[in-house]
Amino acid sequence: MARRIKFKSEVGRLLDIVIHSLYKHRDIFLRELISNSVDALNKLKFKQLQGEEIADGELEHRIDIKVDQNEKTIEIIDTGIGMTEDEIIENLGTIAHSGTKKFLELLDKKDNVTEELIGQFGVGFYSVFMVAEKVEVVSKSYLKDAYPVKWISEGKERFTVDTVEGEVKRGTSVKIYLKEDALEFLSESRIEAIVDRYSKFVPYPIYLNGRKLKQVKPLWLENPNSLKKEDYEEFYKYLTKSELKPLSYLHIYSDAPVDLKSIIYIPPFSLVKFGIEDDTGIRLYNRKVLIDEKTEELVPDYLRFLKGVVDSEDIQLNISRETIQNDPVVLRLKKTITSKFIKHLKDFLKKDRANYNLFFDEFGVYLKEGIVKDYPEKQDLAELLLFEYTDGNEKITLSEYLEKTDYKDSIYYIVGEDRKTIEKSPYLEQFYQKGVPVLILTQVLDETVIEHIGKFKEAEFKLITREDITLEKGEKAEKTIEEEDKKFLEKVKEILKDRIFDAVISTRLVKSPYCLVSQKNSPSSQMERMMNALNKFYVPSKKILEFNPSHPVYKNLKRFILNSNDKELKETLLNSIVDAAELSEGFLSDIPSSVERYNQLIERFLELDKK
Ligand SMILES: Nc1ncnc2c1ncn2[C@@H]1O[C@H](COP(=O)(O)OP(=O)(O)OP(=O)(O)O)[C@@H](O)[C@H]1O
Repeated sequence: MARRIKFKSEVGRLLDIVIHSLYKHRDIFLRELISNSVDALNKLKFKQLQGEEIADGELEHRIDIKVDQNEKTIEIIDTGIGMTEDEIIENLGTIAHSGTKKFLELLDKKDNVTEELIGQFGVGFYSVFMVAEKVEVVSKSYLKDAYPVKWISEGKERFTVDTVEGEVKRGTSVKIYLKEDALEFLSESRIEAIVDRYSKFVPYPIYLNGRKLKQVKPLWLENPNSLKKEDYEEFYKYLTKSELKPLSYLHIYSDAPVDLKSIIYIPPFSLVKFGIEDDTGIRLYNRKVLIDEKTEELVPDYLRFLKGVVDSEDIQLNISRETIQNDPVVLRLKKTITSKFIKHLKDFLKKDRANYNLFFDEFGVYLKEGIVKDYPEKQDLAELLLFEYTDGNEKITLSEYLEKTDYKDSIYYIVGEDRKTIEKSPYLEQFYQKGVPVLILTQVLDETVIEHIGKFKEAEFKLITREDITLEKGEKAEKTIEEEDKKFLEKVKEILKDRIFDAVISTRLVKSPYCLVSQKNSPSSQMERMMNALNKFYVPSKKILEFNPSHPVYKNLKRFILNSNDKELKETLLNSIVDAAELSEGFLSDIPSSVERYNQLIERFLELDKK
């Protein structure tokens, strides 16, 4: 007896979107149906290899497309795993697929949603209603005692499920009664072109009205020397069901020490950035048998943005989610893939800098994560990082930095919120004067990354806002301090004891009269502010106030501090100096008090003028 069942409300919504032409290309419906057939055949093959009992075991694994001009129908038939009555109601009546749910969420967000991004999802089976007036699905499960079922829908509120009379073999057929405006799909050459475009890598034969269509061998099993860039790009589109091109790819083709045939792709952008989990990852095969659709264990966590296929005949077919993580073959594959991929990135960096820059902008943060999490290959990852620096607008690697400096044992860096403020800061004066480049870090994470790298090729990282950073060598690095200077510095320290840790004579300043520097080993001011924001009990360490002894302000200030009896003015003046030094770092710790001090100074100046 036929049953009429209502679609779940979310399906209703999806159908509405699909029917009102979500896609630019309506022909995508065929890709989606063939892809479902491939999934069904993959699942069946897997069950067979595991020795399960299968109905109609002798059937060839294949996909048939039948076009009927009189009926105005297209039928897609597979000999896959099939569906039972319960399964067909569940699978075609609700949105089980998490990717499709995410797709709906994405539509809710609206901003940033581009046609391309939508294309990344594929709304699966329901896309058939872009071209169908009515759809009839007949399916028979692989289970021995399953009976065939028929599902019919016109893409409206309800669908019908019924049993089928007569003999039906295992698998699924989807019959589409085309809409009047979609009759173009009755053309065989059109269908052939669509299969060629979207489905030529399908690992099962596809027949069109009984004629076998031309297909391509799984690309990863081909010798890389026989393949062109376009082949890899086509395969990427097939894998990701998108129209995008990868940023880069790597083909690994080796038999020993472990059998490994793999194509790994760097996608053009990160879906995660849009708050969406990516459904395509790395597929695991054993001699073309799909074992897992998205295997996270084949690359370290920080390379989770990669896509592609890995095929190895050393993998056990009965490997499960639980055992995969500690499987010795998987671990060996992971090690090989990781080291080959890192080598690939080094080549990518050397040979195609423009695209590498794009890669780094998009995925550099993942490499940094690998360093911060102390993966064994972190020194290799460090070689792949790009940094902004003072002498140019393009970003450079740490090796390139070392080539540009005469101080080979040090990699100088400065941390700040924006490049403009940093470039004008007093800490850089001596570096500009001596032509020594300094890395500019504008992301808080970068400072942590540097700490985790530790040393790079014998060079130490030096934060230039810390004390004792001088480019002077030998005698010049020694500060000659007269008795009078000592007295002045003592006085300054006494007056500012709540705000500074020490007051000293500087060897780093060229043009500026003074600056604040951090104590040895303490984090940058940016890092301290972040720590303070996260934990209000974190007390930032006090700074050291450095004076430039050859600046005219210094001599006059010294005279005034040592000789004047105006205690209040001395306090206001010195505190304002600290305020100004803070400002040149791009930050003021206590805005109301400093404004008050500036106003006091203005008042005093105007009084002087009156006299
Ligand atoms: N030819 C088929 N054979 C067996 N089961 C099928 C077939 N077509 C669809 N299904 C079942 O219906 C479900 C829903 O299909 P649908 O195409 O909407 O989503 P999906 O294939 O899971 O995801 P997507 O196509 O978005 O990757 C499938 O997961 C599958 O269980």
